Amino acid sequence: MRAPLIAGNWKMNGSLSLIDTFAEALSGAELPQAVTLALAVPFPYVGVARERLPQSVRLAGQTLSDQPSGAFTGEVSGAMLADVGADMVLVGHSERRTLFGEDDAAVLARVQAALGQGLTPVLCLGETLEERDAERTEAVVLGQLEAVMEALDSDERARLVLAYEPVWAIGTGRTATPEQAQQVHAAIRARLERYDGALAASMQVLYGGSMKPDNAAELLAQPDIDGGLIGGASLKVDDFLAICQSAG
Ligand SMILES: O=C(CO)COP(=O)(O)O
Repeated sequence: MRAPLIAGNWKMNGSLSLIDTFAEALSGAELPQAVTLALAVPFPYVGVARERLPQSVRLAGQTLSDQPSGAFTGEVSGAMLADVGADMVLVGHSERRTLFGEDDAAVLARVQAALGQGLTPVLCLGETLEERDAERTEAVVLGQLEAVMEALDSDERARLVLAYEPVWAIGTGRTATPEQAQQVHAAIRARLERYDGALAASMQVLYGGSMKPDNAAELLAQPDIDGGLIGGASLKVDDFLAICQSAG
């Protein structure tokens, strides 16, 4: 059985004071036992979030360098993230792919860098509106998936978490319907079957894209949706906690 994972992605938002707001709310919150919470906060806040948030909350970077160290001004390595208390990292978020030019090869290199440091990569997949309208959703999403999976061995594959985030639903207020999301999640799981049935059965596949308290329960009730990757609503602690509640 796959346990639900609710991960917030603060993107380039937040502050020390927001970390404190979350620390206070999360330490007193009664959340469903089965649900794991994670927060992907901006780099400067990872260490302090680790000190202030309950240990049960997993911390994630939002990206990482594909290099271990060296003269790469502005970059942050997987080892550094692990050093300050992250155990996960988002890889291939659509904003990284479109705004920062990360192609499938760059995404794969980052997944490998994360695995090399013992971090759990959350591999993000998703199609643009144009691609959906051209009925290329599954081809695009499964192509992004295979570009990584093909290069990994079975132990490495088993360490990934996937996130399906249709680009047209990110920050737009336009959510995929539960049926639309489920269809893609089922296609992802079917493709994982080709590698190995146990992998397909155990891999967590999150949905992301305008997930909010009022649509989370319906999305999370879908058989192949194992959690959420939440942007805007993860900046409001009450909304984030409400989504966590509906995952239980
Ligand atoms: O990109 C996302 C999470 O990684 C989704 O963002 P929104 O929830 O703001 O649409």
